[in-house]
Amino acid sequence: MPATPLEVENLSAGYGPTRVLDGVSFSVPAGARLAVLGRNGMGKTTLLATLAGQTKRYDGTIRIGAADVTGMPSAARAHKGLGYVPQARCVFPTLTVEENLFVGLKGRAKSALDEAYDMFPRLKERRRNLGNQLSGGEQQMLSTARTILGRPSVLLLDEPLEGLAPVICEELMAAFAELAKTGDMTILLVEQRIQSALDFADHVIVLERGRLAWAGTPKALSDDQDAVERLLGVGGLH
Ligand SMILES: Nc1ncnc2c1ncn2[C@@H]1O[C@H](COP(=O)(O)OP(=O)(O)OP(=O)(O)O)[C@@H](O)[C@H]1O
Repeated sequence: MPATPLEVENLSAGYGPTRVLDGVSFSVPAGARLAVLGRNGMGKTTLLATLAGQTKRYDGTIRIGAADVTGMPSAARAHKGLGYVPQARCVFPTLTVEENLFVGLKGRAKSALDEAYDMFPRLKERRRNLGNQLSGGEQQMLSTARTILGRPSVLLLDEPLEGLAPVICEELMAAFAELAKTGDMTILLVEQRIQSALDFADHVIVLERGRLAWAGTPKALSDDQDAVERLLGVGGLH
């Protein structure tokens, strides 16, 4: 599937009676890389989970390309091209790396596994290891690769760098940049490592208490010291 644009309009959602997102609207052009930033607990994970159909939606619409996926269950959204790599790395602990990847093939030929191994050569080296024998970074690679094998047109990445050593973060970000270069995917990245997210992205939104508080380019955000301090709680970016 080629990359598709994502359009979110007036989205309000939460958990049961708890409203977290409040009237969020933004759009991401096909093939763009959007960084979703904000301090802890501002609703970033809830936004991605809502796009993936995993929260309670109160209001608003979500479109992937021409398809209005608002009322669709998660599986139907995946079918429409949405790939979701949640914060909790989803690895089957008692399956090998290769068996974990089989799950992502969804009917594609086994030879498609090479796409995953090209993206993360470490996974090829460890293909016979069990999921529970992997490091955090390898689990992240596996979780991402399994989603990529489904060839999503819009990819949601929730804090992929969380808890990982700097060298692994660099490896992952380089792989995401390569993926973005193909132009096959529109990518949304939630990240606490602000500089890594801004280096990767070409568009940025910042959430504050479930609302869209800022939108623009990475450069415009770096130049807006007031917004950086107020919304991200950091002294400055370069
Ligand atoms: N399952 C849940 N049930 C009820 N409230 C929840 C649930 N998950 C998250 N929340 C609440 O929703 C709000 C937003 O949380 P969310 O995880 O979306 O924020 P976040 O910006 O991703 O934070 P972080 O950067 O810490 O991951 C928080 O107040 C949180 O306590």
